[in-house]
Amino acid sequence: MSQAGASPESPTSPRIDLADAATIADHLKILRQSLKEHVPYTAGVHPVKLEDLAVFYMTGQERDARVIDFGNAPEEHLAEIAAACQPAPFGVNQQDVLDETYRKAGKMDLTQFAARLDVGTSGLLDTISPDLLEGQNAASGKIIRAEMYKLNVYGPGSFFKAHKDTPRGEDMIGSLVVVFPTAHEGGELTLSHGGTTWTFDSATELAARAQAAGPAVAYVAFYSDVTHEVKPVRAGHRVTLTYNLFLADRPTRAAAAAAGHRVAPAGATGVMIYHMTGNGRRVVIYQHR
Ligand SMILES: O=C(O)CCC(=O)C(=O)O
Ligand SMILES: [Fe+2]
Repeated sequence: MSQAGASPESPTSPRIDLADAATIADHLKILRQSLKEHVPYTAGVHPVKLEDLAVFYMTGQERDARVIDFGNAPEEHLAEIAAACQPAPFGVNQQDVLDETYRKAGKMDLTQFAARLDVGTSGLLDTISPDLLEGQNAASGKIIRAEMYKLNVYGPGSFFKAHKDTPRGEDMIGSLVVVFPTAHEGGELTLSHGGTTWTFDSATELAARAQAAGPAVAYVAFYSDVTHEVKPVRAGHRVTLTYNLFLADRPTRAAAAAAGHRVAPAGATGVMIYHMTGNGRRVVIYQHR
């Protein structure tokens, strides 16, 4: 993958020069590597727990709240959450603009909803991070931090024309879109970079997943320099959570100590639970280091 700010000439894995490639296997390795380096996104379907598909939201009437289970949402519940959304704006020169010829969708801000899905505990962040960190020196100690941003509802006829996301912070490197497994047609996400366009059809990917394989969400994570577009939804509702992705420092004991946190001395035994046997022997049951 090409990485904003990182030179494509300095990949982390050792590169074999075409002139030195002796075998077909070497040529294939080069091809695979160059293809990988030039795909500026990572996408797929990720398994989640059934309870991860619930979203609580405010209807806009005082303190009334509802819950929707995107793992099993009847049309009526989808229409209700769509009605509770506000028209989604898009960013032009750091300003939010409403224009239904450019973006027709509903959105909720974080103050209006709570999603059960956690990109950390569900393993989704671990799935996307290696791809997004490719090109970073492994010793740089960088990690990806995902900050939930909005919930978007695209009913029939909704779309979002080609745009790049407005950077929200200096360390922002990209965006993550999570698509809930609701029945819909259309709403493909196209991603364009360096003259190439890719299409991620989350509706088809989710529908193709066997029921027996358990609940899942579709995801696409891409760098901030990628132009992307949501094609019109033809039927059903496409519901997404968007996240801003930041490059952050891997937490260290030194940084925690510098921030005033109490840090156990290195190598100290934290907790030990033991049991004395009849003959005076100590059997350690649990030891936390
Ligand atoms: O909902 C989506 O699929 C993408 C939304 C998007 O591109 C954005 O919010 O900037
Ligand atoms: Fe976007």
